Amino acid sequence: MRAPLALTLGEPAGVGPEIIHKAWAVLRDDPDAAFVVIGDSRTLAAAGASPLASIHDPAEARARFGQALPILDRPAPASVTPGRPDAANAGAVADWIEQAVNLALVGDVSGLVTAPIAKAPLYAAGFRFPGHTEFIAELTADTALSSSRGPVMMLTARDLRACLVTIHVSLDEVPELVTDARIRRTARVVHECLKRDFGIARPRLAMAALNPHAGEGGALGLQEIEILKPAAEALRAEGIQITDPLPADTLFHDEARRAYDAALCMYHDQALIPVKTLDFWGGVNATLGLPIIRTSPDHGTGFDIAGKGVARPDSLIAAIRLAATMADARHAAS
Ligand SMILES: NC(=O)C1=CN([C@@H]2O[C@H](COP(=O)(O)OP(=O)(O)OC[C@H]3O[C@@H](n4cnc5c(N)ncnc54)[C@H](O)[C@@H]3O)[C@@H](O)[C@H]2O)C=CC1
Ligand SMILES: NCC(=O)COP(=O)(O)O
Repeated sequence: MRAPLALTLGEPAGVGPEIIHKAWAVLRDDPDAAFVVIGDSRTLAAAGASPLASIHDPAEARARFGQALPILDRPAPASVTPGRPDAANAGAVADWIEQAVNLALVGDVSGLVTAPIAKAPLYAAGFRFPGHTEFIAELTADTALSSSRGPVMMLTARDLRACLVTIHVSLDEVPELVTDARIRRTARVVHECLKRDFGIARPRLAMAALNPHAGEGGALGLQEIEILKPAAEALRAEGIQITDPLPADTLFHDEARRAYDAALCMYHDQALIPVKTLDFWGGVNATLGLPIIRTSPDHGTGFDIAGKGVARPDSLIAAIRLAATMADARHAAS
């Protein structure tokens, strides 16, 4: 049997602690979903988690999971008030992620699920990464990988998988970052991951255009002619099934989605708007192309509702289930 998952507490003043114990209450009878929380047990208890099982080794998590919420207790230095993030806890928030990554790298956990972090207090404390995705990529950069290396951010909702060529950058910067190398690397990572982790033997990728109407023959932008289409042709020559750039406004409706297994999107909102519109509560964010599995809910810290008891755990539950499915696929293949 494979190791349990690790679940990082995330921003302690956000909805993370509440949705974690709500998710555990739903999943506790499912051994495949067993996880251990890494974070501050007092915050989790204050959010209503009960009973908690403080453990010292992830190997204890499976046996405890049905009766209590397992936690590797790593106290936050500053007191926590829901809705009010404190930069004094930022170092601990980053440490919890780093500890979970290290456990995954040595195989003590079979994957990592992250509750949301708030980027602003982390940046205020000197955190130099746009988010988990780039931070975890850096933490795993020295670990060998037999497949193409990411990170690639993939958001899933229902039958839609949307994969980002650029992630957290200003819209101004997108055109110069949409390069042949970046498109091809993203497509290779997605293609390999769909085969290995999602059991899709011949993945079909759709490429979203950058410009309106896919550039309208060059009248509305030249990137499709000069970069996207040549990249698609080169990828097909490598044996990857991918379309030429398609107008993004007609790529995400029900019928269009049946034609592909994943869409390559050129910038953040091109991917996240369809995903969150289709299923805000069930969407999942997965990081592809790393030596470890990592998923997270598609929403953020929800400070406006933190501590009110109304946060929904659906997206976190879907993230845990996806991480478990991916971990099972890798375990079966190993
Ligand atoms: N993976 C991560 O760590 C992510 C972190 N963030 C961070 O979260 C912070 C807040 O971002 P926002 O743009 O305000 O997005 P948000 O997702 O936190 O909130 C948007 C809306 O969704 C609601 N909401 C969020 N989670 C909910 C839940 N579980 N149940 C019910 N309603 C929920 C909120 O109340 C709010 O009305 C930012 O610092 C952002 O960077 C945002 C997305 C992902
Ligand atoms: N908009 C998605 C998001 O902010 C998630 O970022 P990450 O923390 O998963 O890198």
